[in-house]
Amino acid sequence: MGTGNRLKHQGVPEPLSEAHFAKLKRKAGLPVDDVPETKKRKAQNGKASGKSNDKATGRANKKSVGTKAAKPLSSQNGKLAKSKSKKAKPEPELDLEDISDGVGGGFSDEDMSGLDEEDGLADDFLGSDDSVYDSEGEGERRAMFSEDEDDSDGDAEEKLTAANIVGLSRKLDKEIAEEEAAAEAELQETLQTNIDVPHVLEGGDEEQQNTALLAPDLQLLRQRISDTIRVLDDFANLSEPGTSRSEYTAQLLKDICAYYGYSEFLAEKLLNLFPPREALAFFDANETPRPIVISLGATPEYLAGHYILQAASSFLPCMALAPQEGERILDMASAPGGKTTYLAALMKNTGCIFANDPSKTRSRGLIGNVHRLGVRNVIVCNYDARDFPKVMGGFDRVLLGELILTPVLSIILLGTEFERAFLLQLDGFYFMFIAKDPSVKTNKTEKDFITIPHTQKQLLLGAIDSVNHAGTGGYIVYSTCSVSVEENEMVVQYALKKRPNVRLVSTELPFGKEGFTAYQGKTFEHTTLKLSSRKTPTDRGLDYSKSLSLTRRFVSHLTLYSYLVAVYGFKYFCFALMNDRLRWTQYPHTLNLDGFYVAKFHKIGPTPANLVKDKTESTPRQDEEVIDKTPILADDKVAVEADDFGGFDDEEDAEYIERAKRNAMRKRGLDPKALDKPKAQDKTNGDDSQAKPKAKARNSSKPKTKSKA
Ligand SMILES: C[S@@+](CC[C@H](N)C(=O)[O-])C[C@H]1O[C@@H](n2cnc3c(N)ncnc32)[C@H](O)[C@@H]1O
Repeated sequence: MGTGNRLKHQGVPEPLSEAHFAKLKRKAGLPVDDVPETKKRKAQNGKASGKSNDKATGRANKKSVGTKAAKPLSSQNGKLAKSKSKKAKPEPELDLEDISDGVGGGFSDEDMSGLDEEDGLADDFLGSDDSVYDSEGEGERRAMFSEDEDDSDGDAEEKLTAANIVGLSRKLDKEIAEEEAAAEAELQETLQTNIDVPHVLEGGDEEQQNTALLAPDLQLLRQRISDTIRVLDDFANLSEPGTSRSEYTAQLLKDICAYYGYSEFLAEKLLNLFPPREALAFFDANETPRPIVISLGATPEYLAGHYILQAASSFLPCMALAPQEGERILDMASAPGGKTTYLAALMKNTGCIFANDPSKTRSRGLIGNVHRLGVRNVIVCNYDARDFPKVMGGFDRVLLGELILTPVLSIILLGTEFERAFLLQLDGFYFMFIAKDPSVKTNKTEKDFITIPHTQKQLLLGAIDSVNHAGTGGYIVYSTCSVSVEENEMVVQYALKKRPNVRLVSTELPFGKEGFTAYQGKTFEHTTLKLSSRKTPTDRGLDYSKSLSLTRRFVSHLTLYSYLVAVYGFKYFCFALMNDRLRWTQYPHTLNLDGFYVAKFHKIGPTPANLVKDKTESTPRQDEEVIDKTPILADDKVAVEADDFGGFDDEEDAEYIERAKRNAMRKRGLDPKALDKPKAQDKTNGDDSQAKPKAKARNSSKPKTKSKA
């Protein structure tokens, strides 16, 4: 490496120190003037500290200017680095500033001598030490300048001066930027040409089929999914000639199953629910882990009943039901009691809530929550809610909350994850991570999509038949934690058909999207629309006309935990943990949220007897007999004798008792006709002739209040 190159890259070396000359002279046996030690040390320190640091920075700057593949300094200058590291001294570097200032950078004499010693160089300080710098200089030079410039090496050296180096640097930068822009443009052009009409459809040839059997390349799959969706978005322009939309859809379905690991059945269900692009976002959202939620289920305040953890999907149906103080409410599937306790709060602990759940195990959690929160207006019972109309009726309002019998679609949508989380929290977990249950992706079958909605249909009819249309309410709220049309609109549609005495009304919730009025080419019949012309006194001016669009599809925010905080044991308020994300009109894939659905019915009259007896409306269960338990009240023209206790009617009571006995027998699998037989027995042994009056006497002496039911 010539001096020019070295100058160019490292700047002008510093003048050698007096000490250095003295050393050399000593070696040569010449007389030496004493150099004060302090001065020497000062000189060394000065170079090693401030100056060399500055230079290191400058050098780095210089190397980064227009250098595409500059090697790290240490590897470029092996010997120098080695020698320096041995002495543990800062790297002596040269910088642009030094050059432009016309001040040479350089090495301390100690550095130089060290090098000399190590490399066995001649003592002659004028001797060439080029070997130290050559490789670095050449390497740098090649990296910094183009080949053309290399050819005119001499010119470059001449041209590169302290004055123009900044300019040259800029020029180099500009050239590189231009090159990069050209390369990018070329790449875009190539991409454009290649993907204008994406080739995404798999052929049927053997080779392709074999390839399909191999482990999928996820990146390619992803690309193909995106391309297919692009084609479906703009089929007229982007599809290959002679292909049909269904071919692309089939390809997309196949790829989604392979990429996300869904069964074809479930993937198809979800694909049908959304436009392709939205469906993709939905699948992606289900892959995204839900936020970590800090458990607040074991704090002293929690245990003292000052709050309960609630998901939006829990309290919105309660708000839709809008229970009034003093009313009689049925929560059909209530464990562990999130909604029940909130209903109780809304009713200010008045009236009466029948909190039903067939699971006795789960009811323990329900009872625990009821006690913990100081709820005093709840009666817990354990029935299959389909049986409820036979057990009891006359409720002002009935809530049929989400009913996850087995993990179905809703689990994928994570609607039930809150429930799981909720239970976990009750179990005292401090931290938890809401994760998905991936098995759902593959183990859901057509059967699940039939049996669950079927049960929900039966339950909804039961809910309707348990409501008193003539009381202060007459409302039924049906809600699910699912986006599945089968569990939502189709169930509602079914109930509207089977029970013309109910109509949909607004949920009065200011959020959510309208429920579907059509799905996969099928329009949901506007049964309620036909009825809306027949205004009855119980219509109360409600708007029944919009039918299924009155139902609401929602999302709940899993991080939007709401807390029902009780003050003095029972006064709640709700707040959002992350309220900046409080949005309710989208689906899970838009905000990492979960889907749910709410429909509100109003019962405008008793269920017609012929419909109640229609056994085709439910699965033939052994003791199936739907009984509308709507209470027979004064406004239904049942004579009620007034007395001191508000009116008794022994005859009516006897009728009720008789009916209850029959139902009880049916429940036990016995034939209720057996009840008629004792009469014959009476005749034979005559025992009951005495027992009966006794029972009668007992009945008449008992002060019975006329309850609402
Ligand atoms: C998701 S949980 C309900 C959560 C509750 N609504 C709350 O807010 O805390 C579903 C409940 O439905 C109950 N269930 C299942 N089948 C039922 C049926 N046929 N009748 C009534 N409840 C049922 C389950 O035992 C379960 O406790």
